[in-house]
Amino acid sequence: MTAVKTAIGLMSGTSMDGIDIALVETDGEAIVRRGPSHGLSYDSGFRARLKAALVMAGAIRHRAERPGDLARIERDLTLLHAVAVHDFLHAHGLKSSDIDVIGFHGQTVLHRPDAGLTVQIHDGALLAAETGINVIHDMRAADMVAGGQGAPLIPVYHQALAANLPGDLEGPVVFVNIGGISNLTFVGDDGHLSAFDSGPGNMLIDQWIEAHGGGAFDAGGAVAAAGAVVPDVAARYLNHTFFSGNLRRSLDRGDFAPPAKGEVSLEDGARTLAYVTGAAILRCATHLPARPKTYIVSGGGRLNPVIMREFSVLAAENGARVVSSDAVGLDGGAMEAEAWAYLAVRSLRGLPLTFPGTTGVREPMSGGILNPKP
Ligand SMILES: Nc1ncnc2c1ncn2[C@@H]1O[C@H](COP(=O)(O)OP(=O)(O)OP(=O)(O)O)[C@@H](O)[C@H]1O
Ligand SMILES: CC(=O)N[C@H]1[C@@H]2OC[C@@H](O2)[C@@H](O)[C@@H]1O[C@H](C)C(=O)O
Repeated sequence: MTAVKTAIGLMSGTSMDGIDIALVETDGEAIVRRGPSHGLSYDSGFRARLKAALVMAGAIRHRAERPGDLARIERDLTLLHAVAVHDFLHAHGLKSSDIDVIGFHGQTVLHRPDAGLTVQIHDGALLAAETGINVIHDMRAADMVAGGQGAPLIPVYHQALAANLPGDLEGPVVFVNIGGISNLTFVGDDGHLSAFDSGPGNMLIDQWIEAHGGGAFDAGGAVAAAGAVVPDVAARYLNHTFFSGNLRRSLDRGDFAPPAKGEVSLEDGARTLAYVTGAAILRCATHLPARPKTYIVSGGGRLNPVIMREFSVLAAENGARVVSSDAVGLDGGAMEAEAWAYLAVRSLRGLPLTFPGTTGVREPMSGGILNPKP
C-alpha cells in the first residue's frame, strides 16, 4: 500500500474573508482521516488590500507579472498563511516534522479561462521556508496549459468523500459549494465526474450589504429575510450568457456585479440575490448527466438560511432535497481546505487533479509545484 501522508490544506477563497486550514491523512486516493480545522480571519485593513489587489491584477497579461503593490501583498498574504500554520500546529500539539506536505491555494486575483489566464498570488518557496514543511502550490496552472479552465479542482475530493456517505441519502447525490462563487460536483455510480461553477454564491450579497454599510455579509440572512424577490432583477441575472451560452465551466469574481444602488431596496436586493444563488445552481444542474435527488451544501452559504430556503424550495420543485454537509458528517467550513490537503498528496504522487468532466481539460491532468522544505 502507498504510504499515507499527513497533509495540511490552506484556502483563501473568493470571499476574501480569511484563511481556512485543515489536516487530512491520505494516500491521495482514500481519505484515511479528516483531522482538525481552523480559521484565521483577515482584518478589514488586509481585506481592503486584497480588494485593491483585484484591481491591480486587471492589468496582468502574463501570469508572473505583479503590477502595482501586488508583490508586497503576495508576500504579506504568504506570511499570514505561515502564521495560520504555526497557530494550527500549536493549537493541536503538532510539530512541523509531523506534516508531510502543505497544499497552498493562495488568493485568486484574476481568472480568465477564455484567455487561458489564472493568477493566484502566493509564494510557495517562502511558505516552505517559514514553516519548514514541503509546500505544493500553483495547482491550477498545468490544467489550463492542457486546455482546462483551471477550476473547479475540488471535485476529485468530492469523489473521495462520496465513497463514505451515509447509505440513506437518495442518489444521484450532488455536492454544492456555496462560497463567493458556487460550484457543483456530480459523482456518477461509475465514479465519473461532472462538475462546474454554477453562478454567484455569496459574493453579490456580500458586495450589496457592504455597499450599504451593513458589514461584510448578511449574517443569518437577516436582511434578506425582511425583503421580497424582485422578479425582473432576478431574471436579469439568470439570463446572463453564462447560463444560456455554451457551458463555461468556471467563473471569476468580476463576471457578475451587484445591482446598482437605489435600483431596489436593501432588503429586496439581498432577498433577490439569495434567490438567484439557489436558482442559478438549479439551472446549471440541468447540464448534469442525471437529475439530482440530493444536494449536499458546503461553504459559507449554508449558514445563510434564506439561501438555503430558496434553494430547498426550488430543488423540491425538481424532486430533490437539500442538506447541509454538516448533517451528513462533513465539515462544510473546512471542505475546501481539506481538498487542498488531499490535492497536495495527489500532486506528490503525480495523480490527476482534474478531468475532462471537471475543468474541460483534454486528458486527466496532475499539477502543482513542489517547494521542498529548506
Ligand atoms: N453566519 C452567516 N450568515 C450568512 N452568511 C454567512 C455566514 N457565515 C458565512 N457566510 C457567507 O459565506 C461567505 C464565506 O463563504 P466561504 O468561506 O465558503 O467562501 P470562500 O471559500 O471564500 O469562497 P469560494 O468557495 O468561492 O472560494 C461569507 O462571505 C458570507 O457571505
Ligand atoms: C479560479 C478560482 O479560484 N476559482 C474558485 C472560485 O471559488 C469557487 C469556484 O470559483 C471554484 O471554481 C474555485 O474554487 C474551488 C475551491 C475549486 O477550485 O474547486
